[in-house]
Amino acid sequence: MLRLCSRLLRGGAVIGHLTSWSHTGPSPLRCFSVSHSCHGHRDYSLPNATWSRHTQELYRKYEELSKIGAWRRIPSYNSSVHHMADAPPRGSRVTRLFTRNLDQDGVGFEYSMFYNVAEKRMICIFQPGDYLEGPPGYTHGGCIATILDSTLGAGAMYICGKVMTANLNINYLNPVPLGSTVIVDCHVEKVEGRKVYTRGQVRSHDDQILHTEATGLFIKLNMREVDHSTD
Ligand SMILES: CCCCCCCCCCCCCCCC(=O)SCCNC(=O)CCNC(=O)[C@H](O)C(C)(C)COP(=O)(O)OP(=O)(O)OC[C@H]1O[C@@H](n2cnc3c(N)ncnc32)[C@H](O)[C@@H]1OP(=O)(O)O
Repeated sequence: MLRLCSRLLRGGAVIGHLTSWSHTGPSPLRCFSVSHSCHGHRDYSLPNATWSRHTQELYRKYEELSKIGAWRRIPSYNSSVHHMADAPPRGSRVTRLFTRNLDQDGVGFEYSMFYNVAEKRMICIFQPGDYLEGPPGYTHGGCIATILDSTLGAGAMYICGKVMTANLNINYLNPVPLGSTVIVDCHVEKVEGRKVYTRGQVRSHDDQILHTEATGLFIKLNMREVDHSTD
């Protein structure tokens, strides 16, 4: 998965598509905002029956904000290659994004991301399912790290194109109950050369509890790098 991700990122297939959205206006949104699928693949960022009332309410809030132009929903497929407009056949090898690797709704990572260009901000409405348990009844810290890394990284990608995580620092302040709804609120703080500094929080759906704080350093991949890895 890592090699695939790295190759995709270095190859520009995924991020070229993403950056073209951020720099050239709405055209790629034809692909990103289709109601339920892109290239025939399911868009997991759309609500399903396992979403709680709080998760649905937050989703609707950002969906409404999207209608007036400030935010855009980020489609989510269960394989990296499905994010590509002209994905080449991948042969018989089946890969899955770590956050979309379960076949049952509601038990793993349920989430939907929205991006605000002007604020360089990516938010993720996240509902951790029962298979993400760490301490009894609470979400595993590694899962919280994963959703933070994904949200911070997605925000960095929209600003800077191809990036990989170099450093992730997390302070776990309050445990996240399984089945609860939290908002992962991330932004790009500054860009220095190839280094993209990001910061984020995980808060309860009503903003009353600060669960987690994080910073992430992402490195823009060197365009001259050639990945000689093979499958
Ligand atoms: C958008 C919607 C979604 C759709 C999307 C579709 C799906 C698409 C998959 C996405 C899924 C998400 C996934 C999450 C993100 C991962 O999980 S990424 C996976 C985890 N990360 C890794 O495996 C990275 C492993 N590390 C590396 O490959 C290399 O170390 C790096 C990060 C590419 C950097 O290597 P490099 O290009 O050789 O850069 P290098 O010259 O060493 O350093 C450049 C600069 O950064 C600094 N630096 C490098 N590392 C560090 C560090 N750890 N600490 C501090 N400074 C550092 C250097 O000091 C240097 O600074 P300057 O000298 O320029 O001031």
